[in-house]
Amino acid sequence: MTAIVSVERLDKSFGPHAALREIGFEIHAGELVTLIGPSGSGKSTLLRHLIGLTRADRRSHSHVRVLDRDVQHGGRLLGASREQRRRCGYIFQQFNLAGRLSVMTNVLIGHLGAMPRWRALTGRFTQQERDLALRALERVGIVGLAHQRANTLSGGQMQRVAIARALVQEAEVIFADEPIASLDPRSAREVMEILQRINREDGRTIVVTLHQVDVARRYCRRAIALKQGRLYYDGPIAGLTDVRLQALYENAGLDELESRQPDHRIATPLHAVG
Ligand SMILES: Nc1ncnc2c1ncn2[C@@H]1O[C@H](COP(=O)(O)OP(=O)(O)OP(=O)(O)O)[C@@H](O)[C@H]1O
Repeated sequence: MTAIVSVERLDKSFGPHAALREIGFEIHAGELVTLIGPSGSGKSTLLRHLIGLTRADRRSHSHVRVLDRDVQHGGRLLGASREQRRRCGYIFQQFNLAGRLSVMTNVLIGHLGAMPRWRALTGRFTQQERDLALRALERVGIVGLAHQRANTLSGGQMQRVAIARALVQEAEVIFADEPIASLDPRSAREVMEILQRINREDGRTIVVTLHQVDVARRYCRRAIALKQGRLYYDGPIAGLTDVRLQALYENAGLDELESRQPDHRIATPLHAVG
């Protein structure tokens, strides 16, 4: 099976604090994998290593590969080619849209990497490219907002624009860092449903960090769980039993346990994740 993401012996420290220790795993084509764990366990730091925004410790033997190319090796970042960047899509909690531009233009920005350089510089798009963007907006259910400015949208709508942009980009792997953290429960559900659908229908590989265990259980088949910077669990989401989850979150504060409740009410930690 093709490894889309491969991580070996990843160590990362911030000063004296060990944020990641000896992390290793592979993610294969077509998987929808969630990175979960308590606040501060290293989920976002790990994701940032995968996308080349953070480098591992210099003296480590760490190795990160994405789509058959080295992202970093031994703490040295290796610059991604234009082609490599085109093949990876990113969705962040804070949407990362150009607020003053229209929804349509934001989506078309996803296509820049596939355009001839001279035309990308002029920012002129063909009718065919516009149709591609409209089809992507249709798939995420907001084609009616194509000509609205991005900064007038709700959080859920903005996240759909970010997904449509990744679709137009024809990204083979999508990295999503807490894509639903700022959304209300209904929008969060809708965004996760869209991610699940494009994973199932297009076979795109998706790696998503999540705070809510119930959401991870509903939409993801595999979980990679971190605890205090170490790999705590890697396997089918069904294998993350209540007992394992309780151990994973056992030092978590009340706020965090509450946020893991589907409806934000807390009973006991065990029920909170059941
Ligand atoms: N730039 C940084 N400088 C110093 N420490 C950092 C930096 N980034 C992360 N850390 C520390 O590394 C650890 C892991 O942080 P990270 O944000 O990856 O955790 P997380 O699991 O994503 O948390 P959350 O769920 O709260 O977002 C934390 O202790 C955090 O304080």
